[in-house]
Amino acid sequence: MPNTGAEGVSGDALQVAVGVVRDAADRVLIAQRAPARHQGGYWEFPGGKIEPNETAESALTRELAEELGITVQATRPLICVPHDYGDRRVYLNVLEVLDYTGVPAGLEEQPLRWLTTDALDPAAFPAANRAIISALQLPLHYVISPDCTDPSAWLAGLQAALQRGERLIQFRVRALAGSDRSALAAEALRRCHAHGARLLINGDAALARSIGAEGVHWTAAQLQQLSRQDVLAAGVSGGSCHSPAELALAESLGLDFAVLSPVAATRSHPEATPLGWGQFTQWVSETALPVYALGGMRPDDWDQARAAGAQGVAGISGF
Ligand SMILES: Nc1nc2c([nH]c(=O)n2[C@H]2C[C@H](O)[C@@H](COP(=O)(O)OP(=O)(O)OP(=O)(O)O)O2)c(=O)[nH]1
Ligand SMILES: [Mg+2]
Repeated sequence: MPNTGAEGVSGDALQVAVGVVRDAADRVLIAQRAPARHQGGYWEFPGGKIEPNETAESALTRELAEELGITVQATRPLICVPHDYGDRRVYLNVLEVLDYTGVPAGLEEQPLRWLTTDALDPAAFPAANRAIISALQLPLHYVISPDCTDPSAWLAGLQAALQRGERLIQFRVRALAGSDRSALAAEALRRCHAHGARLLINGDAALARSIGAEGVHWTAAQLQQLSRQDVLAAGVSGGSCHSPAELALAESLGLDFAVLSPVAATRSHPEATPLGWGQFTQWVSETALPVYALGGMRPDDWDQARAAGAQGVAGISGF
């Protein structure tokens, strides 16, 4: 992991290790911060400051033993969140606890609750946690549809993706227009909902609104023109980014996640210079947003993507 402990990329930000602990029903554990503490009264994911000679994982292991009485056995990075509270800058290194022994208890008298990820309300948490909650509610795969010349073949492709378990789909159809396009989007949404999947419409907030889709995927060009109001009104917002400046813009506009490309060489954009995982990791470490890796990805690259700081992988392949 590139950005833990003393190596933190955020200069003098306070490095914090934060853990997502689950129970057998897949609910996550939250604790309430005592009123007198920084961000007191809000709910948090358990964790605490990383000491100088610790990694995020060793700090989390110590903190969860102290605060909850459990022994962490295995973790996986979820997201890193730089955030400036005005009175303090923090860099949250959020790890999913994959395995632990013991039964969590509030050893510091902190109230505990177990919630499904759907029930996590950002308003109950410190502001930096909005990105953590987004990351927990987003899947490992973001499927971008191919363009459509044959609606029935296109719908068969969507159906196969949904049956494979894909839960976040981007409708990116440019070859159709007017009622043909909106009818296809409406049918795509119906099928997504039948599988508990969410549909985002590429570049077309009006179409998203008219069919009741979950949200919009904004193009990089649209991000330059958007207001925070547009983003709020859109529901779930994703955006296409190719640089640190675009990631910073997406974050300041309040998007829920970004897609950063091209990570590897792709046939669809042969002219673009691939970022490679090193550059990708560096840029992602500086944004609070969950970021999908796009460009030359295969669905089973998510493991490598996670290790590079990504939320997961996006792509058309396998659709
Ligand atoms: N543990 C945790 N800290 C969070 C979360 N979100 C968030 O903004 N923070 C901030 C609040 C604090 O400024 C900082 C954590 O520092 P802390 O002082 O609570 O750490 P600690 O557990 O080592 O506390 P202490 O022993 O010093 O009392 O990170 C979260 O979900 N969990
Ligand atoms: Mg703590």
